[in-house]
Amino acid sequence: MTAEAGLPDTLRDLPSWTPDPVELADLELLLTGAYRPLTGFLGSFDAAMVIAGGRLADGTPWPVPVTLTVPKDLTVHERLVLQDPEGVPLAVLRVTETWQDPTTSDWRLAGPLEPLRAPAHGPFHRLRRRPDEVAAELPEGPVLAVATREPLHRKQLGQVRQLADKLGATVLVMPLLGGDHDESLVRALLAVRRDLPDGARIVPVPLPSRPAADPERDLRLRSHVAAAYGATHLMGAESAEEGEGDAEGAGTAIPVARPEPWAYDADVEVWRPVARIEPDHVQAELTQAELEDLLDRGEPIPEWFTPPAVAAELAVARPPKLRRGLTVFFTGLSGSGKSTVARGLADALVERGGRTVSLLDGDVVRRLLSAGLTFSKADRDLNIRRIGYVAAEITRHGGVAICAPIAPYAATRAEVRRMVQAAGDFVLVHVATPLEECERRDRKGLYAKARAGLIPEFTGVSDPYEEPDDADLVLDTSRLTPEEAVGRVLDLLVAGGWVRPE
Ligand SMILES: Nc1ncnc2c1ncn2[C@@H]1O[C@H](COP(=O)(O)OS(=O)(=O)O)[C@@H](OP(=O)(O)O)[C@H]1O
Ligand SMILES: Nc1ncnc2c1ncn2[C@@H]1O[C@H](COP(=O)(O)OP(=O)(O)O)[C@@H](O)[C@H]1O
Repeated sequence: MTAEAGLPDTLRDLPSWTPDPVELADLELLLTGAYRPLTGFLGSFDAAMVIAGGRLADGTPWPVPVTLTVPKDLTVHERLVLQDPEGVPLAVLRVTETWQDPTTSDWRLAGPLEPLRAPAHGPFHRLRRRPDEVAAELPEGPVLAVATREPLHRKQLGQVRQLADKLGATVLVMPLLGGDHDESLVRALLAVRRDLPDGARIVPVPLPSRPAADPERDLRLRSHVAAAYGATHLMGAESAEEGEGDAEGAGTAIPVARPEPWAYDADVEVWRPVARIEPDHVQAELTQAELEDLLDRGEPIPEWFTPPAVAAELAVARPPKLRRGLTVFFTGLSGSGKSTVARGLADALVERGGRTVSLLDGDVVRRLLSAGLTFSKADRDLNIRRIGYVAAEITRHGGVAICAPIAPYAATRAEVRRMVQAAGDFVLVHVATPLEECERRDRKGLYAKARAGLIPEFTGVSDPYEEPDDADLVLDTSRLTPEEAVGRVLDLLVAGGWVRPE
């Protein structure tokens, strides 16, 4: 659907813009009233006051700057249609202030929003409800919100039951969407419904973690949103002191109830408050690192730690490395040996079996996916982004993508790394063959032409190559045979757990 489809005639000529994922989540929460008293994106004064002191200019407590960044050419309009990633119009922003962020120099627009239609993008949309609807359906009395970006394991389930019991509260679980595995998170929480107190509700809320916000501000934001959904208490982190429990959060919209520490009692094989366990029998829960290690190796997650249905969802979000999607991204000068090693690696992986492999070679991509692009910086970046997009999709589906473009710019390589890592794993191989050797090889006669000035902007001769400082492996093929070079990459993949040793 285009931005125009379904728009009233009066709005057809307005420019449209798709905000980034955090801004889109903010937009949804602004439109549904979850961010009340906010009704639109903040102006410069409010944003500065919020950053400095956690309050809007009128003194109302507000924890994080809710702002909208746009390209400079959109700052000349009075109204702007904000649309979802598929181009569906969601709201009209009436611009009351155009301002430039003093730290980032980004252009921002502030102003109230006029809703066009309820956002309908993202998984589990049918469970996403308006805060006023949810609040209206909750029974009278205390409501304990559990606003989480992580599944609840047996320990947290016990803590939720204990706190809810103590407060006499209905439980409102709010999976906070905006991570890389939202569906798994929601499914893992739906799977423990039976372990939650009777009448517990599960309502996903789009609230991605904000890169710049500290944990205390994040807690305050969660408390504002939870309050809008009708919660009277927000479950906080476990209190450090045994028996401390129930501390109030500073500056939160509703009190933060902190559970007392729990552990697994290895003697009677149940989770319970540490205070009730003989010290000799206290067994801590798995650390995040231990859990990730088990998942990476495809080992079962112990049942004492989490219910099997949650374990299954953890494995969906983080499959064993032998089955997890992987992108091996080669970068280096023309003639450095990228294609030769990439092809050798693809063959070796196919010979070993068990993996589907797609080779996105520089030359081949240029003939198909990126046909028509030049070697200007903008076109090279677009070429690399296209390769990254395809590699990320292959990775998302558990395949191995092997890419072999020059990819001369560090920032663009970093962008690809981010795209791929949202879907699986990423390995960067710098084929660091010295320029002199690449030039000596000059398989295609291009260096000679570049030196003669016949090819402008030739990488390494008349165009930049930014050496990576984040490579997982560096290969100098002037000192290796192609077989040895392929062997080095395979060794790395075996050591990393992505490929079975032979
Ligand atoms: N100006 C200029 N600079 C660099 N390379 C050039 C240029 N013009 C053509 N070629 C040929 O194009 C291949 C590089 O394409 P890439 O898509 O890998 O380049 S980039 O990543 O977009 O910079 C590269 O192939 P490889 O030798 O396989 O790297 C060259 O053969
Ligand atoms: N160890 C090695 N690894 C890869 N290529 C090598 C090696 N030693 C020599 N070469 C030769 O160098 C050339 C590299 O070309 P190619 O793989 O197309 O590089 P690129 O894709 O980086 O342009 C080939 O002719 C290849 O035979």
